Amino acid sequence: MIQVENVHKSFGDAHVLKGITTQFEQGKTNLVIGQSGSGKTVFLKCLLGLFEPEQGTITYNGQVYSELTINQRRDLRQEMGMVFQGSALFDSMTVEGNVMFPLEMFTKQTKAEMKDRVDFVLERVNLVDAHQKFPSEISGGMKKRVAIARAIVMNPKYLFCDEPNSGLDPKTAILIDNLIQEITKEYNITTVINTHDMNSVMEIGEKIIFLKNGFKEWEGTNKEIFKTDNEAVTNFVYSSELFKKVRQMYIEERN
Ligand SMILES: Nc1ncnc2c1ncn2[C@@H]1O[C@H](COP(=O)(O)OP(=O)(O)OP(=O)(O)O)[C@@H](O)[C@H]1O
Repeated sequence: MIQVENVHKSFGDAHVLKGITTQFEQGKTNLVIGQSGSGKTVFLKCLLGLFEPEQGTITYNGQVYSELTINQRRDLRQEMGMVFQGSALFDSMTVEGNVMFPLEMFTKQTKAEMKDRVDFVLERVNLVDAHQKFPSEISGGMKKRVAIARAIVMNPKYLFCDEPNSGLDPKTAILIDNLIQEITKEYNITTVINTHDMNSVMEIGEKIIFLKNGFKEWEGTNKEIFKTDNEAVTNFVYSSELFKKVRQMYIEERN
């Protein structure tokens, strides 16, 4: 579980995060949504420990980040997996090399142990024949699977994903969403996903926080987001006619 308490982050005069308080539970897919510039990436970087808030606390399974020593922070960092926007694979390495990289960097496992673990996670993301391929030789959806395999290879307690669906067709996007949700449940990970994808909100938004101008404007589940009267949320989520109709149908069905 991650608990966020009154987090503020500024850059010079720009006050980007303005007192965010929320919590993200283990085994759940937690989504952060909001317009461009609302502070989602800055917030995710705070959760990753890349930015330190000037006020407020972030607590990981009871460990308050600001109270940790450098060594404890390094250990915590190794419990975090990250899926970057655009996958961020190393082009000069094979799929296997990309996934093995964190093990080589941070563990003392033998080559055989690392190979076993890489085989296991690649199989888990349904990539069995791609070990020796280079990123340029595989599709965008496969790259995301490699990025997910790399993010979970160290058996993380926390998984952060920045726009995991960007650049994917809708069907592949849903498969990737489902894969992240399955892995989150299977390994009881605390997962936080930044997304613009309204399909993700509807499908896997077990907990959603909506940021607006650096404030947490709303939070709830994908079921609650259908019913909310919060104008900022409905204007953002139901900006398309299609989603307006979906919402209307959902509400009528329940009345
Ligand atoms: N390192 C930085 N230095 C100064 N300002 C920054 C820095 N990083 C982000 N900002 C500012 O913080 C604000 C929020 O940016 P952020 O990238 O978090 O938005 P976002 O919600 O992730 O947007 P998008 O959906 O477009 O990715 C922006 O005004 C941005 O210019």
